[in-house]
Amino acid sequence: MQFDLMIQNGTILTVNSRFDILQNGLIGVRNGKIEKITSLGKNEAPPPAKKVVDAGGGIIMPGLVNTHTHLPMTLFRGLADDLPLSEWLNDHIFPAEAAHITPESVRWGTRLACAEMLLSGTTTCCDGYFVEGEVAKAVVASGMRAVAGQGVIDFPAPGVPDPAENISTATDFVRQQMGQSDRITPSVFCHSPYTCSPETLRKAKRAADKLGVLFQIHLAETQTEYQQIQSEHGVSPVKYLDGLGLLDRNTLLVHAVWADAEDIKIISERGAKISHNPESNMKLASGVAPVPKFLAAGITVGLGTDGCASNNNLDLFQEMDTAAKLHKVHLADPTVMDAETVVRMATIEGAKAIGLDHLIGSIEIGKEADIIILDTAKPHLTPMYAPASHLVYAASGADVRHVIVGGRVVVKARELMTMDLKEVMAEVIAIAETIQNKNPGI
Ligand SMILES: CSC[C@H]1O[C@@H](n2cnc3c(O)ncnc32)[C@H](O)[C@@H]1O
Ligand SMILES: [Zn+2]
Repeated sequence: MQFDLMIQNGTILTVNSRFDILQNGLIGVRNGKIEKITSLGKNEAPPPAKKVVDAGGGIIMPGLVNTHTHLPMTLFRGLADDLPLSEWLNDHIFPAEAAHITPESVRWGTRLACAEMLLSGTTTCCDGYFVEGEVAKAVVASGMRAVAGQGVIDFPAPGVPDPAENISTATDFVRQQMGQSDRITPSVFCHSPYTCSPETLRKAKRAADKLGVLFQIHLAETQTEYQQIQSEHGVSPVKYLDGLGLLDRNTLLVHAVWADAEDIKIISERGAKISHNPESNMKLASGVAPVPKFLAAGITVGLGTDGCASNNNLDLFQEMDTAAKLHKVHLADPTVMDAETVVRMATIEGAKAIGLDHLIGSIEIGKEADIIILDTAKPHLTPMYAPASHLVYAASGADVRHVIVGGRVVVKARELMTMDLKEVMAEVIAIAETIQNKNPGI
């Protein structure tokens, strides 16, 4: 029987447990899943397929997994730069969200984010925002895959004017999403330990457990947060959450910059996962997360960009480069965060961190055909001794040529097939004009 789709004529980086690399590789896809992976012999003809994607001698690899986004925040890209987190969040971002986040603006901001991610090789993201039902719809329409987390915070928030309804809104969201699209996995996202009471945190985690979904939270992001939690509760942010019973295998801790040796031991013992966002942490000067120590303790760490107002783009290739170099310079050790480790963090380890490694994150038989193809016939990618080296240290999202999600070609020769990009950019520019008019100082 012929395949629905055949991807051929490239170097396959499987990112399987052996990190196998196949020259002149071929992948057969049926019903959206990977059914065949092989190297084609010199004069061997490829098997028949309804559709063929020619990789043109480039790199064929798993779609990237961004473990931390706030998709609609593309609307605020460049709105408030060069500030510490508390000022950035309290004086600029929260007020902008209160004034400008509506179901309509969330739709356009998310569409733009999905366009940016797909065109730079990300096929799955793990999101957290308000009005997340609109985020989920826009993600599905874009052709991407996402874990979509409804935000919980003890303040009035967009779409949740009464904080007393924050948890019921999140549980309603999760129930509503279940069984809707096989590309959306719902989740609950508590904003942080400094914006949610202990009761809210406990209840939200209990609700997530009951529904069997991932519980996400920004944690230990800044020294200010560390000191506040320490002075209010007498322990570190990690120990505080552990005391509330929030740390287990279904918890994703976003940032974990301020984690000491005892905290690391606790995270490792509980099996909680970490999303590392080096560019956001650098831009907000939050600090350097002890990622090599997390890895040595056996903790699963995925890579994330965070939202577009603290990065300010969603290019995971840039994030890989930054992650590798940040820890080398921080520890004065060029051997830490080698290219293979970082590629794993942006693919299979990210998939593990968000609970989707049974479906995505590597090119293996039975997994979803979430595959990207990089054009390597370019000066900055010539010659190529080791694909992983290029992916981390030389390539950028602009080198991604084709993108396939669940066997569907969503980016073909750098053209997005699922939306009218010009229309999306025009709508976001129109929204940005209203934002700017209300903030004439920008
Ligand atoms: C429920 S999460 C959405 C909420 O989080 C805000 N946010 C975005 N980035 C960060 C960050 O790095 N630290 C803390 N809070 C952040 C976003 O603006 C939304 O209000
Ligand atoms: Zn964030």
